[in-house]
Amino acid sequence: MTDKLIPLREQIDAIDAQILDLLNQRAAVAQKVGHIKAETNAPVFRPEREAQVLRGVAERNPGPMGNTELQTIWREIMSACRSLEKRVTIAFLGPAGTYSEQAVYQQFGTAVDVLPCASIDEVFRATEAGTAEFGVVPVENSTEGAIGRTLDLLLHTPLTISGEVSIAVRHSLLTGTGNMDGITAICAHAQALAQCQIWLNNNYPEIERRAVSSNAEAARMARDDHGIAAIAGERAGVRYSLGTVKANIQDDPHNRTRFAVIGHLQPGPSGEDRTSLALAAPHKAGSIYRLLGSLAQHNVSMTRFESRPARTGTWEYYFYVDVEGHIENEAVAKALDELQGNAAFFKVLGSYPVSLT
Ligand SMILES: C=C(O[C@@H]1C=C(C(=O)O)C=C[C@H]1O)C(=O)O
Repeated sequence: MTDKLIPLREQIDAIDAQILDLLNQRAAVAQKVGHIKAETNAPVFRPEREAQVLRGVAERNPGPMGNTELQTIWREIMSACRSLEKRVTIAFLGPAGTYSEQAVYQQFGTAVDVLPCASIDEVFRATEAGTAEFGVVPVENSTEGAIGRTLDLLLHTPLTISGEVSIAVRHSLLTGTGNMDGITAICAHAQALAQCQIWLNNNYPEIERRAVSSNAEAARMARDDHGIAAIAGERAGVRYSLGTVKANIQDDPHNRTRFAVIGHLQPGPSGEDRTSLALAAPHKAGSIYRLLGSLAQHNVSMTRFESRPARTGTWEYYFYVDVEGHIENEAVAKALDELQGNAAFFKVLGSYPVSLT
């Protein structure tokens, strides 16, 4: 049995030697790219290029490896190559172990420096001030809807959206012991409690539910106090050495959260892009109809339409609209030009590559 493995392992060793050599060749080229960027003061992170590389990997993949697995590997390869040019710092809604942190690594790979922030406001502040080159903030959840604070802050920030990340949100019930003996409270972020409420009503209706600042904070509390259970991702469970009472307790099995990458960078077209806008319609009959009519006339597809009170007390609303295509695409540019002329408020929040998942 072991004899049969020996030649195969020798083959793997020889292939690994080639991979190692090729990876270092790739890294050396990336370093040259880095020198040219440094001379011209050009941005190191180019999301449109990285999106093209990742799509190219899937298109050329003959198997047997799966596209998702290969893209995960390539994400890390690019992260490592990019870090040889310059290591970027990414602010996110902390603490460590949150889905926001997972979104950071899904977009940038792990060869980055992270800056956990206590609030969404702080992520914007750190990125605006340049303490971090980019920030990652939640925008919407498929069960609970928009993250209002992010939408409010996007209205007036000088930052633009340079990417989107979609994460499957899976909640587990976690405790220090791995069982529910002696548990008097279940702690989680209010959003997570809401996303698991049917399961909690069916299984632990008598236990108090307590909203805390994040699921990771709940996990930290559960580690320190064995009377507390946390709802959090398995990632937080591992970080805080908790046992899983029950995995996948979210009411919607397709529960996802979408994050925006914010920064000073405006990516060029990648071939498959989305443009996010914030609009306000004038107080006139048919004004929203006219605004959206510009998109229809130029054949620009809308993928999201969300309204949010303007908080002026006058029943005015801001509309958050996502359309397919990049702002530099002719049809999108024409439609937005026309739309801007009919809007009481108009802001392009960003044009960026469509996420892979
Ligand atoms: C090497 C480059 O820099 C970065 C690294 C990339 C890579 O490793 O493929 C791609 C884009 C950039 O984020 C580049 O711009 O081509």
